[in-house]
Order: sequence, then structure tokens, then C-alpha cells
Amino acid sequence: MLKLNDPALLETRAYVNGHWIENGNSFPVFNPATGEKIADVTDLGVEDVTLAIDGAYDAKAAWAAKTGKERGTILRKWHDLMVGNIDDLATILTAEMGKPLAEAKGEIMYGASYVEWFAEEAKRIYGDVIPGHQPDKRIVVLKQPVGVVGSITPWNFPNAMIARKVAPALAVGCTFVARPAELTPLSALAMAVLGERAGIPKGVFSVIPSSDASTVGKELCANTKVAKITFTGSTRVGKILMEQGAATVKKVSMELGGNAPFIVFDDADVDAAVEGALIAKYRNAGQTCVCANRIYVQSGVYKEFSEKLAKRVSALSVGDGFEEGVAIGPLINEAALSKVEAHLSDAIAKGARIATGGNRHSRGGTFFEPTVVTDVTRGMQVQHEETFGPIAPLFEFETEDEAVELANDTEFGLAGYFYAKDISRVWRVAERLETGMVGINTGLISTEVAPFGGVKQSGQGREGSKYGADDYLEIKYMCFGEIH
Ligand SMILES: NC(=O)C1=CN([C@@H]2O[C@H](COP(=O)(O)OP(=O)(O)OC[C@H]3O[C@@H](n4cnc5c(N)ncnc54)[C@H](OP(=O)(O)O)[C@@H]3O)[C@@H](O)[C@H]2O)C=CC1
Ligand SMILES: O=C(O)[C@H](O)CS(=O)(=O)O
Repeated sequence: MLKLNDPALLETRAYVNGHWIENGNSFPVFNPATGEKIADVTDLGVEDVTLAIDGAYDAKAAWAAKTGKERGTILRKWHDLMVGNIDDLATILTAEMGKPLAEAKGEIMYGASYVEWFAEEAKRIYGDVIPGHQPDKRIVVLKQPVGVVGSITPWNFPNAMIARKVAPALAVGCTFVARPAELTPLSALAMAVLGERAGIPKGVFSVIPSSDASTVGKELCANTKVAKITFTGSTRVGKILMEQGAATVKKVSMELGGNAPFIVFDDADVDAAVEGALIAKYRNAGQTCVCANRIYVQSGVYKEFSEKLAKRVSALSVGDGFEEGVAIGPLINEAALSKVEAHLSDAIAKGARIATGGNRHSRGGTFFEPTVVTDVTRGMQVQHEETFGPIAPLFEFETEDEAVELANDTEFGLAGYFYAKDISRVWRVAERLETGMVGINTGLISTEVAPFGGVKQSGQGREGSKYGADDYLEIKYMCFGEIH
């Protein structure tokens, strides 16, 4: 049993229209570090999903009629409760997802930062007044909430990925039905407990755990009361949802897969680049969409960088996220581990060499040694596929053009990183990278103040920043005639 200051935060019932419900069906949630079952969570069927959508639809008028300040005050209270319960929220998160407790606390603060940001933005959803096109005309543009939002999110950031969506949605007056990943529903349910305490009205925010993602997704996409689908996860599933949503012309926000290049130029600060690579690659054991998936190092610094990186990586501690000092937790499941091993064996078979790591960890289970692989070349899977694990594949390159061409040789375009000092090179490379986000001399770019999102097949829409509310708003143009 988890040791919580407030045991009520370990909620296993579904939260539908302000009611905590059980229906006799449940699915188990396991701790990936130990394999132990944490809890059995209510398993909702499509009829319950429809109930949640109906409730969100019925609640939207009154919620949108509140002032931005009134909605913002409730969101601010929600933020304060998340921060005030950070220890319990992080414990629940580490237990169900596996990341080290320090990273889990970081995620709680990161998720809460979106709630805080949009608590403030709620008062600033401005429209426009446009000079009329005829003497008697006056033109006004309103921004209005899209309505009911259906959300589907992944297991790797089970708090922040929901917070990054629900905060702007509620801030502008939308209502929200959240379906968390089957592997990690407890963080979402804890958010609902605190949302209820913060005063979010019944029906405005529901959490619908389910073991049947496909059926829930189909209902969210098909139900005409749902105005928008917001999704974070793989590009494969994002395409399914976009196709399913097309039948009712659903608005979509898609935060999809990544394949981030990390480029180290000859004029880089190599020590800084090593530190940047450590966080960009090994945060969440490499299970983030903005992880450095490919590391390109210019020949002049290749030996120094690869040796320094391998030395730092070999010292990373692997273990249960609750253990002091652990940097690398377990992978989420056996399938994730198999993908990591497949990418590694493919690279080795095609001539790559292991500089450190390369094996399942002696801890067993889904623990894997943080790994650095050198002599990686274009024909290997790690160049084109997202590994989603603690493997750093190093490619050597000669020229800037070669690096940019290699970096852009992917259907993905979420994040990209590079280290260089020459200011002209910095601008040239940053402008040429085909990504939605670029880290320059930094390996950590995620923040609520900036627009998070991708191009190409990494998705569409932006989350966070002054741009983040736009995804949840419609523009209405009003033309006043006969004004004399
Ligand atoms: N751009 C971004 O911000 C992020 C992108 N990702 C990407 O997602 C992948 C890893 O996450 P992962 O969770 O495995 O991705 P998936 O796309 O498999 O799952 C994401 C969510 O979609 C649900 N889902 C799966 N199939 C369907 C379906 N047919 N209809 C509706 N929902 C469905 C899953 O449910 P369930 O798990 O219960 O089956 C889960 O809740 C990687 O590619 C990663 O890059 C991940 C996080 C952030
Ligand atoms: O799910 C993810 O991978 C997150 O988007 C990564 S981040 O926002 O924490 O960088």
C-alpha cells in the first residue's frame, strides 16, 4: 500500500459528472519497478463515456458564462492544491509509472505550472475590433470556447500531459472528458480529487479510466457533442483519431511521436553538450517524445564528446524510483524493453559499437542499463524510429550541411537540439531544422511559457504559452450594419 499523507488521493473510482462511480468492472494497475499491483481501477464502458460527454455538454453553458476571473480563481486553487499535495501526487506517479521520485515531483510542478499559467490567461481571452469595410458597418471578432473536449493521454507523463490540456480548455470555458492511459490512471484520478476540492463544477471535468482505449476513442470521435479531440501519444494512434474524427469534422490537437536530433558542432562547449545530452536523452529513462533520439557529433570533437558522455552515463544509477539517488527507473513494460533491445541489436549487427551499457540491468524486470552506442550510421533503425529508451546512438559527421540533412531525414519534427557558439551558425541551423521546437545550447526546453508542439508527423497545435489557448477557442466574426 502506498504511504500517503492523504490516502483519499489514491482514488480508484471513475469521476463522471461530479460523481465517483464504480460499475463492478475494474482493471489492475501495476508498479513497473516491482511488478506489484497497486490498485484495481473502475473500468468504464462506452455507456459511461457517453454519460460523461452528456454531462460535459450540459455543464458547458454555465461554465462558459462565468467570467474569466471566476474560472481563473478556481484554476488557481487547483494549482495550489496540486503543489500543496506534491509529495502524495509524486508518490502515486512514481508508483504507477516508475520515474524517479525527483522527476515525478518535477512533473507535478510542471503540470501545475500549466494550471497556474492558464489561471492567469483566463482573464485575457481578447477579441478584435476591425475597421468596417463600408460606412455603416462595424466589425467585432469574439473568441469563444469550442465546447466539450475529449482528451486521450499517454503513460509517460500521466499528470502533466493532462494538465497541459485541461488547463487551457477550462480557462477559456470549455468542458473536458479525460481518458488516461490504462497503465497510469491513478495520477489523473488524483487530479480529479483535487479539482473537485478546488470547486470545479460537476460535469466540467470528468476522468474516465478504461481498459479499452479504442472503444473510448471511437465514442469521443463519433459523438457530435464532442467538439474537439486533444491527444498526446504516438503518431500511429494520432492518425487513427484524426481519421475517426473526420466523420464529424472534429477539431484536433495532436502531440505525437518524435525523433529528435541532437547535434554537437566543433565549436560547441563539449562539457556543456555532454550535460545537455544527459538530460535530453536520459530524462524519464528516455521515455519522452522530445528525447534526443539521434546524436550527431562533428568529427573534430567526436572522440572527446563520446568518451566524456560514456563516462557520465556509466555512472548513472539504475533502480526503483523510490530509492535515493536513482537516475534511471524501469521501462514501462516488457514491450518497451523489447523495442530498445531490437534497436540495439540492429545497430550492433550493422557495425555500431557499445561504449557503455547495452544490457538488461542486473535488477531484472524492465530495468535496462543506460547505454551509449558509437559508430552509428544512417541505415540503422535508430535513425528512423523512436527508441523511447535509454540508448544514445552517436553518429559522426563532417560538415554543417551534412548534419542538417541527417537531422531532417525523418517524418517527425517535434524537437531538435544543437550545441554551437558561432552566432551565424546558430541562426542558420535553427532556421533550417524541420522541428516545432529547437534547443540551442540546452537539452531541456519544456516550459509552460513557450509553445510546445511539432511539425510534419509530430502533430499539430501548440500547448502552453500565450498560443496555447487558441487550440480551445473558436473565432466568431460579427458584422453590424445600419450604423449611422
Ligand atoms: N508529442 C508528445 O508530447 C508525446 C508523444 N508521445 C509518443 O507516444 C508514444 C509513446 O506513448 P504511448 O502511450 O505508447 O503511445 P500510444 O499512442 O500507444 O498511447 C497513447 C494513448 O492513446 C491510447 N490509445 C492507444 N490506441 C488507441 C486507439 N486506437 N484509440 C484511442 N486511444 C488509443 C493509449 O491507451 P492505452 O495506453 O490505455 O492503450 C494511450 O492512452 C511514443 O511514440 C511517444 O513519442 C508520448 C508522449 C508525449
Ligand atoms: O510526453 C512527453 O514526452 C512530454 O511532452 C515531454 S515534456 O513535455 O515533459 O518535455
